[in-house]
This record gives sequence, structure tokens and C-alpha cells, in this order.
Amino acid sequence: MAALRSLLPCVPGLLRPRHGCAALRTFAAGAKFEYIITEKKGKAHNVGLIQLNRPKALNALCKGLITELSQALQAFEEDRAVGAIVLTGGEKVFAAGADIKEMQALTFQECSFTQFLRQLDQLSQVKKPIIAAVNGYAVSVGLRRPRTQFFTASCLCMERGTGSCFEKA
Ligand SMILES: CC(C)=CC(=O)SCCNC(=O)CCNC(=O)[C@H](O)C(C)(C)COP(=O)(O)OP(=O)(O)OC[C@H]1O[C@@H](n2cnc3c(N)ncnc32)[C@H](O)[C@@H]1OP(=O)(O)O
Repeated sequence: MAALRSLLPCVPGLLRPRHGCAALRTFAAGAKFEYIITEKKGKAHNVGLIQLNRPKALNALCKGLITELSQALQAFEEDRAVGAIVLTGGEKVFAAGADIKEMQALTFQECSFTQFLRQLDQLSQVKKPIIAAVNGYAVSVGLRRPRTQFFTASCLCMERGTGSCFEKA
């Protein structure tokens, strides 16, 4: 808990886009991600931070993003120094749900039962606590994750956007 508390003052800064900062786009294990930013926070570097970083598509969960998210969660899960994981999005949006452009090419069966949702469900196997720091829109699948799998810490939510027909932090 102490590590999580120490993270709180950092959250507003975390929600600002960080394009072009190579160090922050580099995962502890050395992998570079296209759709997420990872970092270890806290004095003891024991909080794993994952920021969804696909702002042009409002963090829509495309296959690449889900794959990277899965890899980062797995790495933090296996990192003995990490006690908890914080998952956050951008200033305007946490996630606009499934990537509906990508889904256009898929059949109902492919969308529902094959790689897409199966990979998403694998994320719920992570045993370490995951706190969703939600800001702005959290649509459909982008909402389901914080609601059912992750503990959404309302103390971390910041109201900045305008009204939405969807759930909004
Ligand atoms: C069925 C399953 C398994 C899961 C689901 O999650 S279904 C739900 C999928 N999500 C949606 O239907 C939400 C679609 N998005 C919206 O309704 C709106 O984008 C919004 C209300 C969240 C925000 O509206 P706003 O006017 O602020 O922004 P836009 O101009 O509409 O979007 C900006 C930019 O992002 C692209 N975008 C947004 N959402 C998605 C998405 N879900 N998948 C792919 N791309 C998305 C949007 O096309 C636009 O990009 P372009 O300017 O390049 O077209």
C-alpha cells in the first residue's frame, strides 16, 4: 500500500501523452511497445505502471494493443519486485472498447470465440492486484475490464472530459 500511496501524486503527470520519450516506451525487460508505455514506479520500483498509448484511436483495443498488454502484464506478474500493477489510459479516454475497424473484417464467431476475446480473458489470470486509473471514456470491453477484473480506484480517477453516453470516470 505504501508504494501505491507514493504513486498517487504521480498520476496526473502519467495521464499526459508522452510521445517520443524512448526511455518511457521501453519495458524493463528491454522490449519496445507500440501501443503501451510501461514503467516501474515507487521508491522501491515495486509498482508496475502500464499506460494505454494509442491516442489517435482513443486506445481502442486492437490485437496489437491486447498482445502488448498481455506481455507487459505477464512480465510484471513474473517480476518478483513488483507488488501491484496500475493500468491507465489517456486524459480523454481510458479505452474506446474493442477496435471496431479491426472487427469489421471478422465474423461474429471470430469476434466472440477466437483470438480476440480469448486473449482478453487471459488478462484476468494475472494474480497480482491491478488498479485501473480511469480517466474519461471507458467503453464496452474497455469498461468491462476495469469493472469486473480490476479494482477501479475512484481516488485515482480525474474528471476532465465532457459528457458521454458511455460510462465515464
Ligand atoms: C463487441 C465487443 C467484443 C466489444 C466492444 O467493445 S464493442 C464497443 C466498441 N466501441 C465503440 O463502439 C465505441 C466507438 N467510438 C465512439 O463511439 C466514439 O469514438 C467515442 C464516443 C468513444 C468518442 O467520440 P469522439 O467524437 O470524442 O471521438 P471520434 O472522433 O469518434 O474518435 C477519434 C478516433 O478514434 C477512432 N475510434 C474511436 N473508437 C474506436 C474504436 N472502438 N475502434 C477503432 N477506432 C476507434 C475513431 O475512428 C477516430 O479515428 P479516425 O479519425 O481515424 O476515424
